[in-house]
Amino acid sequence: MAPVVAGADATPLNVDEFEAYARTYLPKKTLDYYVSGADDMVTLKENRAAFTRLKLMPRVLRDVRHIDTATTLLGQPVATPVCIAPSAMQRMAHPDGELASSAAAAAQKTCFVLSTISTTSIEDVAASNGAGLRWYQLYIFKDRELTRDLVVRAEKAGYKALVLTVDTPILGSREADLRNGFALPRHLTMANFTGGKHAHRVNEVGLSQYTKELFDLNITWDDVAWLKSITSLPIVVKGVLTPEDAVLACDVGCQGILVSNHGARQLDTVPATIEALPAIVQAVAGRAEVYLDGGVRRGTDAFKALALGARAVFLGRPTLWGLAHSGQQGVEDVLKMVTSELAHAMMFSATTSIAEIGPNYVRHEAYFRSPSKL
Ligand SMILES: Cc1cc2nc3c(=O)[nH]c(=O)nc-3n(C[C@H](O)[C@H](O)[C@H](O)COP(=O)(O)O)c2cc1C
Ligand SMILES: O=C(O)C(=O)c1ccccc1
Repeated sequence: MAPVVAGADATPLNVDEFEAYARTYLPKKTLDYYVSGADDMVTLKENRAAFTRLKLMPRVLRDVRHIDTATTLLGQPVATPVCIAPSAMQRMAHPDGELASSAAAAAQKTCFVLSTISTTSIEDVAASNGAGLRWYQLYIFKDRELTRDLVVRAEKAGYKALVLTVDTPILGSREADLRNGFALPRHLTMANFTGGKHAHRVNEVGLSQYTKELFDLNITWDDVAWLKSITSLPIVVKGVLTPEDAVLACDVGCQGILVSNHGARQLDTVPATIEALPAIVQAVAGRAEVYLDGGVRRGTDAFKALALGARAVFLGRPTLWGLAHSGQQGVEDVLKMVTSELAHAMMFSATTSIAEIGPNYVRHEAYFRSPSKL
């Protein structure tokens, strides 16, 4: 008998089926840009494989009539700890781009992070997302006045935190993009940089040349202190993979740490984020909130990250697949699916609130081979 496999046009039941749809219908250059990791994509596979190596340890016989996925992020309430990571140039996936994904996040009462490299402006996203929780992802440019201007705009437009990405002095080498000569399609613009001297164009030059010309290689912890001095918004540092840097981030006053390897798009062969997480949680010791992104595709992945101390998880590619499928509706469906899978994992584990999900609910598979040694 033939195996039962959903075709790309069947209604997606999970994130992988949204991805199958996107792989069928997105133009090759766009798809390659979205799917690629750096170099040999070792870390790209690891981000998924490491979740599989963790096994769930459910408890039973407790009242599971009411499962509550609500939590707070830096004091702001959200209905689910499944949030949207910043990803660049979303109008390549769907004409509504960031407007659709930010509106989807608002409808599902979760947090949307807008990329600096967006095809919709800071202000237009604010308008479409209404009262929803929004954070702004910042890159520090050589031009510090330009950087300051972005911070001021984000603050004025009601974004509730700055997510400072620190793993991108240059762009990682994504070989498919180099082969394709990938650049932003002509009909789209870098929406935050359209006026006068701030006009940035990446329609002619590729992304790596763009970052080489404009991003600052000399960013240090002093610049994080500078950022703190020019804004009252809390700062979340994105792209930390070691406990040493997590401690420095706390010392300089960051209120959040997003454990991320940029979806395996920067330095290849770094560990999976779920494996980097525990040491960071331990080192931070409650001084900051810790979040994770990278390879989260199922509610069980989210559950494992929460069990190991993440306060929330962020989806990168999955929301792009939802966007490519059906705009705002597709992104909402992706958020709903992963959240409902998380609620199922909670029910099966007899944890009815996010706060109850602790390290006892996961074990590394190695434990089952030699339990006495672990
Ligand atoms: C197409 C694409 C564009 C991205 N653009 C940005 C960006 O502009 N700024 C940033 O901080 N991270 C960016 N990221 C990284 C994501 O924020 C996130 O770390 C990563 O996608 C999470 O992994 P996942 O895709 O496996 O969920 C991008 C990721 C992808 C896939
Ligand atoms: O593609 C990316 O992952 C990304 O973060 C980025 C950074 C600078 C310019 C364009 C995209």
